[in-house]
Amino acid sequence: MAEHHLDWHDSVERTASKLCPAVGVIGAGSYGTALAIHCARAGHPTVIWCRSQEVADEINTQHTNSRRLPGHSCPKKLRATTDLAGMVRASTLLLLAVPSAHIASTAQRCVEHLPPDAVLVCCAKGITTDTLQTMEELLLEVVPRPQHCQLAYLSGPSFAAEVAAGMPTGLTIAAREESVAKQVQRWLSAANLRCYRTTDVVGLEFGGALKNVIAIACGMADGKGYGANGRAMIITRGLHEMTRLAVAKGANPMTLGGLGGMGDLILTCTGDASRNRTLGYRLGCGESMASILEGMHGAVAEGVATTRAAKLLADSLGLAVPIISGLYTILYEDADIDDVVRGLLCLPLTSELDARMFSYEPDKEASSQQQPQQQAAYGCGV
Ligand SMILES: NC(=O)c1ccc[n+]([C@@H]2O[C@H](COP(=O)([O-])OP(=O)(O)OC[C@H]3O[C@@H](n4cnc5c(N)ncnc54)[C@H](O)[C@@H]3O)[C@@H](O)[C@H]2O)c1
Ligand SMILES: O=P(O)(O)OC[C@H](O)CO
Repeated sequence: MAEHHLDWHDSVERTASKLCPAVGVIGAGSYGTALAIHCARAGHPTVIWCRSQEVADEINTQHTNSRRLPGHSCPKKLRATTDLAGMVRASTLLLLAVPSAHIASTAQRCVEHLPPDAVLVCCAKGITTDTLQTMEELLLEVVPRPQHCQLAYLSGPSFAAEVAAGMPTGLTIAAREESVAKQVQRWLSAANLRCYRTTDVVGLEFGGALKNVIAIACGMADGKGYGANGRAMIITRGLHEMTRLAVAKGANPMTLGGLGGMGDLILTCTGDASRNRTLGYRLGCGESMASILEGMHGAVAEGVATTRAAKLLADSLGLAVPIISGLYTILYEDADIDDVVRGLLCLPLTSELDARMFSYEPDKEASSQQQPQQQAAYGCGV
């Protein structure tokens, strides 16, 4: 991919105060590598932690990460290490960019080395499958109390390859403390990458996690050849389900209309570079999950596990999320895609405008109007 990064002097005036003293990127998957390239290019002294010595050596000597980010080169000043503790101790801004399944164990390894004034920014998009926790809920258990206000979350529409290529990108940073979000926003923003900020951590996290689920459904519909109308319906009604779940957990519904919600949903549902969309597409074409995962060589499609977590969470909250529940039956109960779609299309007819997008209300009444087999498959009609 060609490099498109804009000159710093074009539109963003770089001052010493916007430079972070030391950035540590935890994880050398495609996203961690792309963020490290971005930070190094922005002028921050940047180190990336790799689990494998081989990957660290390649970044330090060849200035590439050919396995996770083929076709891109890293700035020569980007340094890679396998010494996690040493890197964490020396960092002011830490970007935690491992898949959500490894966030808790990786954060645990960092905790005793975290400088008191460091900000730890979680960049993963997922919900845990066992405890149904967001990354914030996980990290609040792992990171000791005095450091709580130093946690932040990064999300938004951003394919790693485009970030690495310096293409124009918009992201959102969330932190409970606005001052923390503001500091991270200033550090990460650049001529080609514009960060917004919010204190709605829950909304940002649910947007990032749930868009992967809807992207699998969208890809599947495209693989099946259901057409552009069907894709638009899945994106729009998928956003409705995402919003209801997020609101039930305390989010501001407007956040789901932002970069971390609708923005990332559009990107992931329509961009062919999406691993979640591609996985769904290939399932829709009839390929088996095992064969698709094997071909991904360890790259993560978070939406598979998140589909299960979101379905269980919706059940526990008494919420009907028909698209998510329908996808769950396909991925986990071997349901037939056409049967699920037929079931979705004949759910009870409802009004499109739904006050339940703005305040949490379980769907008990609606479920009593439904056919038993529909209730079993999808919950109630929405
Ligand atoms: N790739 C993107 O375009 C992109 C964009 C935005 C957000 N994200 C999010 O970033 C997170 C990381 O995804 P990615 O795309 O960088 O990963 P990836 O698919 O490129 O690679 C997975 C990585 O997980 C690492 N890993 C495996 N087991 C591990 C363990 N036990 N501990 C720590 N790391 C382990 C592997 O070394 C590998 O580098 C995900 O939550 C993803 O949704 C990715
Ligand atoms: O490739 P995906 O589907 O994991 O999506 C990557 C990012 O989350 C897009 O913002």
